[in-house]
Order: sequence, then structure tokens, then C-alpha cells
Amino acid sequence: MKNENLIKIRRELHRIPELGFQEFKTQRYLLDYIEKLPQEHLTVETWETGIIVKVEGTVGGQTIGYRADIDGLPLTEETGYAFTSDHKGQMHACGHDFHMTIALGALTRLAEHPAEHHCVFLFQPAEEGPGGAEPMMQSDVMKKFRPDKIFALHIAPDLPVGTVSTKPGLLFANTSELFIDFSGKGGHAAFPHLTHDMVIAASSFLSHLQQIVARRVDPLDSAVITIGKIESGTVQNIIAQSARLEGTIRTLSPESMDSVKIEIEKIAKGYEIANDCQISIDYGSTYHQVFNDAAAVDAFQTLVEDTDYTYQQAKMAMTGEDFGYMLKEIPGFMFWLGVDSEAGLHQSTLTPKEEALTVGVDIVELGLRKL
Ligand SMILES: CC(=O)N[C@@H](CCC[C@H](N)C(=O)O)C(=O)O
Repeated sequence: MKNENLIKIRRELHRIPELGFQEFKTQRYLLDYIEKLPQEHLTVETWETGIIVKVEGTVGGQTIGYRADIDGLPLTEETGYAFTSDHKGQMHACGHDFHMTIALGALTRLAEHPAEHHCVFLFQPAEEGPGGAEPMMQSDVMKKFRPDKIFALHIAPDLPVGTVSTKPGLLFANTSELFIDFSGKGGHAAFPHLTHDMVIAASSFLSHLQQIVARRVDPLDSAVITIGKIESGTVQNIIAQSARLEGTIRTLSPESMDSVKIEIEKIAKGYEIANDCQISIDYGSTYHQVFNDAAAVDAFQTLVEDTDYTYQQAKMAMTGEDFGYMLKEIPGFMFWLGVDSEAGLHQSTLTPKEEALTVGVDIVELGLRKL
């Protein structure tokens, strides 16, 4: 398939970003495309808003899987693209439009010329949250199509087009969402001593959270606590009776995740006493770390080095990916695909270079045929 066809698909998908488990138009778009491919070797099934496509091999034997995530983010796009999101406040700001297009490109090639072994394409919902990989793994449809090896890619804005990058072992962090609700006595702005101000409680709690990373986590280990959203108050002259912090925790090991959570809970107990308030903590969804199989990465590196594309050793990143749940059960790996964008992931101005689409299709096809 020519890059211009891939660009057309990417732009059409870019217009219709949808949040986790609401990817109805996206699923329809993907199914419409898949239905137009040669069907002789294909089996297509849906799971929730996701899709699984099996391409029967000409000989049989092992099954290799490729996973593409399909959801968008709650972010207002500011790219200035002519094909900007039709869905106000939602955007493909993490490259899932690329991931899906590349999967369709590779699927097209495989449907036309199947590999000797079987291949499975997983179009997975809800990577950004609440997480589609874990329930998809446990589904009956996955039991039927379960691959023996699996891989996936993620766009990398900081890498040039033509470069792919990964590493054996730990690639991405353990994650846990973090929702903290504060509730206390509000009142008149002029009489603070008669209230317990939840704006003050939540904002100092927020700063205190950073002390966990600075003083409770071994400096040779690593953790991130990010609060991405604060909500509190109704008007400038009422002391707020409630506040909410929304964020995420990232650690390099599941054990550090447990200790960070214990520290957060300890601080919360202290704040409840000091601010005469109630604090409730909800950890939302958690993702298992992305741990790449060393032998699979080694084989991938050899394959890529045999092409005109560049293989680069990656560093660990504090990104999360629910693909980690698939890798927990099936050997495989995730890799970065260079897309050279000045703006990074989760930014409203993310503009990955579309020349990277063909690179992605070439590499995914290679992996599916040769791994
Ligand atoms: C690749 C990527 O950006 N993934 C997301 C995964 C988010 C998981 C969850 N909603 C959380 O925020 O903890 C990321 O933010 O790393």
C-alpha cells in the first residue's frame, strides 16, 4: 500500500478520536476497511469495541500477534490540521491513529500474501484508561486466538523517521491512577478560622506528595507522582468544602508502587487530623510494567539491522502501557517508532511525520513474517 493511502486512513482516523470503550465509530471504520480486504485467509471477531483478526498461515505452526491500541485522549486539539478532530475535547494525542493505520497497512499486506505461520492482529480499546489489555487477555475470544509471541509499537516524537528503538527487559513503568477526594467544612471567605479550607488542604497535600519521591523512594530506584488535574471551589469568596486531585503514580517495580501507596495513605491520615477533613483515595486502574523478552528483542534487532532502517538501543521510560499485561503472559516486546514531532506525547500540538507510516508497516510486516 502506498504511503498516500496510509495517510488517508490516518487522517480519517485522526478525525474521530474516542475515549476508552467508547470507540464505536473507530471500530466501525476499522471493520469497514477489513471487510474490503481479501477474505480467504481472514477470521474477524469483535471484543467490546475492539477487534481481533486472524490471518491463516499457508503452512500453519506458530501464531504471531501484533497489537494496536485504538482510543484517544480527553484533550482539545491545537495542531491546526485541516483534518483536525471532529470530536470536541478529544484528540489522538498519543499516536493511536498511527498505531491503527500501521496495523491496517500490515494486515493488508498479510491478507494479500499470508505468512507461512498464522498472524493475529489485536485492535485493543482503552489503553489510556481504564485499560483494555487485561480484560481482552481474559476474554474467550482471546483464548481462541491467543498468539505464541506478540509485539506492539508506540510512536516516538523524539526519534527521527526511519529509526526504531527498544531494549531487552524493563521498557515502561508500573502505573496506577490516583484520585484523592477531600471533604471538610467550607464557609465565608472572611472567616477562615471557622472553616477547614479544602483548597489549602489539597494544595499542600499535592506538594507533600513530591516529598515521597524525593525522600521516601531510593534515589537509585525511581518514581513519579504527577497530579494532572485539580478541582475545587465554586466562587472566589467561598472557602471550599471539597477538593479533588487526579493523577498517576509511576514506579520501576511493583514493590515500589506498593510502598509509594503506603506513604500516600500515611500522609492522608495526618492531613485528616491536621485539617479536620475526610480524605478518600481511589487508585483507579493500574498497569503492569512493560517487560520485553530478551530473545525476542535480540531477534528483532537482527531483523531491523538487515534493513535500511536504523535500530537504536532504548532507555527505560516512565510511560505506562497496558500492553504490559499481554507481555506478562506472552513473550514479546514493544518498540518505539520514530515520528519526529516537536511536540511530545499527550500534547495538543502533536504532529507526527506521516512518512513514518510506511516505516511502521514495513517493520511490523517484517516482524510478523520473520520473528
Ligand atoms: C503510552 C502512554 O502514554 N500511556 C499512558 C497510560 C496511562 C495509564 C493510566 N491512565 C495512568 O495515567 O496511570 C501514560 O500516561 O503513560
